[in-house]
Amino acid sequence: MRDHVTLVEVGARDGLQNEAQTLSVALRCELIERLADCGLTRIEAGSFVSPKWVPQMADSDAVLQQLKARSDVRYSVLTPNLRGLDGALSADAKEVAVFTAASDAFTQKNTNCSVAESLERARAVVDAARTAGIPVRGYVSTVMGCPYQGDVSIDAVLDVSQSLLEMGCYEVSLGDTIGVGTVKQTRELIRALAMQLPVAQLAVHFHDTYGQALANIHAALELGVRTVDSSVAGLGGCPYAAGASGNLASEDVVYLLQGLGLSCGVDLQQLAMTGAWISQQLQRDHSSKAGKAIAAKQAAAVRESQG
Ligand SMILES: CC(C)(COP(=O)([O-])OP(=O)([O-])OC[C@H]1O[C@@H](n2cnc3c(N)ncnc32)[C@H](O)[C@@H]1OP(=O)([O-])[O-])[C@@H](O)C(=O)NCCC(=O)NCCSC(=O)C[C@@](C)(O)CC(=O)[O-]
Repeated sequence: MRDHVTLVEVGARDGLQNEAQTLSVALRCELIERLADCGLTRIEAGSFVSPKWVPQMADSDAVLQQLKARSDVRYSVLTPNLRGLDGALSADAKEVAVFTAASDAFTQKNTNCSVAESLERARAVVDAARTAGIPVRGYVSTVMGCPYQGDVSIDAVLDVSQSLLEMGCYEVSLGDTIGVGTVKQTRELIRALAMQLPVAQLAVHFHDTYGQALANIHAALELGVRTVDSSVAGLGGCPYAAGASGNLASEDVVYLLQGLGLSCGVDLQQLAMTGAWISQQLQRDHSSKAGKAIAAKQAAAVRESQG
């Protein structure tokens, strides 16, 4: 349906993996359940990576096992290698994601291997996951620029995206990892990819470091993209880029979609309350403009009703 946009909520994974404070399994589950209650149908719940590298995502197996099964919600987890996939399957994961980048320098820092090696690892994971009947999403980081290498060519993004789709990923999420992309770049990238790949298999994943993510998402929507990643309250950042912000806040994306007359099935009021709640738990500033405005309005209404 062209008027429907699917949101992939990454706050409990991309967001929390970059927060200074590591949340307990109980709080991570509560966040995910609250997000599902808001109407989000695709939610990243954790990752099966080395806890030495990303301690915030340790015990993702316990998170998956403690979540209520819901027929209308797909929970996904990141699996960088076969060991990660084994862990995810043992925890009864129903969907996994592999990840690489369009830049060797970034891939080396992120996963200790080259892009080519990361694609080999991804292929092994995709083959085994598909044998187990599990769908796999693919991520490409640094599509608009790399913190180490600088510029990243559209051809490099195309090559990696093509490889992920050819090996069997059902969708590729294009990550502006350090939030440097602009509308012009977004248009050029999506136009070029859409000439070679089905646009229905492309998702966008914008971090908001330079405040361009909302404009970039709008540009991608205008070119037919209908899957958007976002993070409640704008949780997160990027450990490999000083000053990088988290993904654009889900509340801001929902407000944008409502204004455009595009449906996403998410209750914005409830999402704003969830964003305010998790920001309080993490004792961090709420990064969503729409979320803050709605929460302030809700608080004023409560004060008024109490006389
Ligand atoms: C990928 C590895 C594991 C390779 O790490 P490595 O050092 O190359 O691999 P290794 O096989 O030599 O293993 C090193 C250690 O990790 C362990 N290990 C090995 N595999 C696993 C596993 N699956 N689960 C748990 N532990 C594992 C392994 O047992 C060993 O433990 P040690 O002997 O030191 O005690 C490592 O580099 C790693 O965990 N990196 C973390 C990557 C990560 O999580 N990055 C963030 C997610 S990607 C992202 O955020 C971008 C995205 C998707 O959001 C899009 C965007 O915004 O751009």
